Amino acid sequence: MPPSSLRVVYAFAREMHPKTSDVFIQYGTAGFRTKANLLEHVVYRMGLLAVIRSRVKNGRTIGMMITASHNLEPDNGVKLVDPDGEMLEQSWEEIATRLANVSDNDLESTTEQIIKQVNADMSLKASVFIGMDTRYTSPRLAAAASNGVIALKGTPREFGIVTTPILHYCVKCRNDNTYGIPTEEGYYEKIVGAFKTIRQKLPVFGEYNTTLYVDGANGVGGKKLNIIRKSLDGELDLQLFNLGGNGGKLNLNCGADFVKVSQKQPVGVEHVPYQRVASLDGDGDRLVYYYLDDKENMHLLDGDRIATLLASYIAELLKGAEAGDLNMGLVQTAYANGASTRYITEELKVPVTCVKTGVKHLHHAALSYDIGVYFEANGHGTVIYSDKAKKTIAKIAHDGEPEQRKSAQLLLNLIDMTNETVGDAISDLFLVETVLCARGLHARQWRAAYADLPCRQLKVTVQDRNAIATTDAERRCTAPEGLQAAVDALAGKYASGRAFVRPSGTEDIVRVYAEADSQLAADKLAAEVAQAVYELAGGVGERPQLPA
Ligand SMILES: CC(=O)N[C@H]1[C@@H](OP(=O)(O)O)O[C@H](CO)[C@@H](O)[C@@H]1O
Ligand SMILES: [Mg+2]
Repeated sequence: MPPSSLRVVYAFAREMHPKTSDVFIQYGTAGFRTKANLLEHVVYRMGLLAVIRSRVKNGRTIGMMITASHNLEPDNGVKLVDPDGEMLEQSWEEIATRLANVSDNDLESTTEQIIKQVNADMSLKASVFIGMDTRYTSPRLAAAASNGVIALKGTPREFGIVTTPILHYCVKCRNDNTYGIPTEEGYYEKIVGAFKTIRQKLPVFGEYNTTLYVDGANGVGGKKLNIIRKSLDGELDLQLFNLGGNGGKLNLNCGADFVKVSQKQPVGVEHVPYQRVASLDGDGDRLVYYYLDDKENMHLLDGDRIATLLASYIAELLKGAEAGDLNMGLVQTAYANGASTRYITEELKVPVTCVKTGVKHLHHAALSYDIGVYFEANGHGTVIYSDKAKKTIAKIAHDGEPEQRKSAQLLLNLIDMTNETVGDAISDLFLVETVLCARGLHARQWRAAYADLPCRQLKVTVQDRNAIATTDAERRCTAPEGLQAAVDALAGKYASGRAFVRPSGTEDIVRVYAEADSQLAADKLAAEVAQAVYELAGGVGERPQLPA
């Protein structure tokens, strides 16, 4: 593109989407995320970058999702999706950060440097799919994204309000038409179609009950389930709560993150003892389950539980199909409950890898298995199947003995029901419901597989969270000096004590995690570690308190 036309672009940027703040912003665990009013220029610039990325990828489609997921309503964010539906390649995160932070005056020269650095052929076509969540600031930001795309002569296509995983799915399909149709309807056909097919093969039996309550976090996931619900013909009776009406606020005291971290029931959901409830997050990529017993005690079934449920069922089907040469592995982070890791390795005999927080790390590690199951404890995850796995299973489904064929065909349906591009609450919900139905399980029986170690998560505000450096998949910290020794000494005081600290990539805080053999011990250990962080890493505001 000739420089003169680029110059028009930068003049436009200054006028329409000027940089209004000097606060440094970083492409973190899940893209840029901060107060929505600080983001317009960032999103516009990411529109520019998406076009450059599309051209580097020979004109393949790139995705842009406007969302701040589980954060509260005033926040928003943007993340880029690569052509196969996966997260933006990590080496580009630094480029994105640079472009987001330069002054309006330097935007022109920086963009040109980047085009040169990544060797983008600016004469190629470029295509960008844009999706957004339900935040009231999202339409304005989506418009800024489109303006950025148009500015560099790319073609934006706006999908309106969609879940993050629907956008990932559409990007993947647009670039690989064997995966499906790149529309919201195409997505429903694939996921819900596979669920219905499998339901015809698996009659309801045992303790499984087709009624499922859903906490939609007042976000987009519940709205989409409301569309799906009507086509379910009784295979699953979805009772939906927190759909965003009646003054319900996005993620406020509800949704998957609230349920997981507070271990409390969300507001807005009718309480029926022992009724299983699926809780989604604000952009529909996380899922946890829970039920309350007759004393209103909360029983949580988190991402670790979903991972073990899916992995054990897939292992059973692989055995039935006699697909013995396919290996399966499970990927977790340091937040996985220690009891789940023990159960997976000792009982399920499935190998486990531990990686850094953020699905991009889990996804990457899962690729090394023929079948990789990955979940963060907070309920973000999926299953990915290699080409070898898909071919082997398809061959058995076609040529195997009758019993082998049955298992292999069920596996093919499961693969179809899975959104392999990224963790997806809707797809995961149908997978979980399938396994519970296939095994005739009540949520109580699902939970009985192993007993979680009591755990606690806390947040500490510090002057500069990047003063904390970590190693060993974030399980140990190397700075500031003395902090790891303090954490070790504190954890050593408690039976089954384990604790770690790391800077959040999505909020300006340090996260503390602790587990121990009782809830009180886990609460105390977490609070003591939080105090150590406060003292050694420059805490600000109120000093963390020990539990009463
Ligand atoms: C402990 C925790 O749940 N951390 C979350 C959270 O990241 P942080 O870097 O911890 O803020 O948001 C990420 C994006 O949704 C998610 O991938 C991750 O698991
Ligand atoms: Mg999310």
